[in-house]
Amino acid sequence: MKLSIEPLTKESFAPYGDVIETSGSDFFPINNGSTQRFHDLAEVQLDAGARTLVNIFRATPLSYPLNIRMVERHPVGSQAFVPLNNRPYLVAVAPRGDVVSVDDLKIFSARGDQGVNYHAGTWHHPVLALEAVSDFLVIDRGGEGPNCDEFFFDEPEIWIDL
Ligand SMILES: NC(=O)N[C@@H](O)C(=O)O
Ligand code: NI
Repeated sequence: MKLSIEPLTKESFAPYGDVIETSGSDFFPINNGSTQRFHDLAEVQLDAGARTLVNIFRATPLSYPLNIRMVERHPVGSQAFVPLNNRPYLVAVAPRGDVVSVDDLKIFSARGDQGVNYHAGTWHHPVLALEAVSDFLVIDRGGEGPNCDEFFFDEPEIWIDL
């Protein structure tokens, strides 16, 4: 089966987490009016005793058409990806739950000025850079115990084509 790709919007992504963008976001002036603060754009979720990690992921684009084999989830913490090179990328998600149905997979095309924050438990494919090696600021959970479950699809062909 071939999955369709839709543009990333706050509304369409709401079941999976937050979109981090200035477009359509409220702001208020700070620094004596020289700066616009786009405030509280995403919910950082952590379990008790965990801490927030600030990372950079340098992602190499995969080749397309891409056959999606798996998704993963972080059950006890959110994970945010903010592109640093202003390049588009893809976001593949499925709703929280213990089993993932291919029919619930959603593929979004994200602009280079949009970040995403997967809420805890949201199934997602590892980062999908496009066009060139791309850096992402990644904000996620650091702490004791496991925080990454993987789900592998039985279906042999689940294609994303550009
Ligand atoms: N494993 C890891 O840190 N990366 C994934 O969580 C991912 O979403 O890319
Ligand atoms: Ni992840």
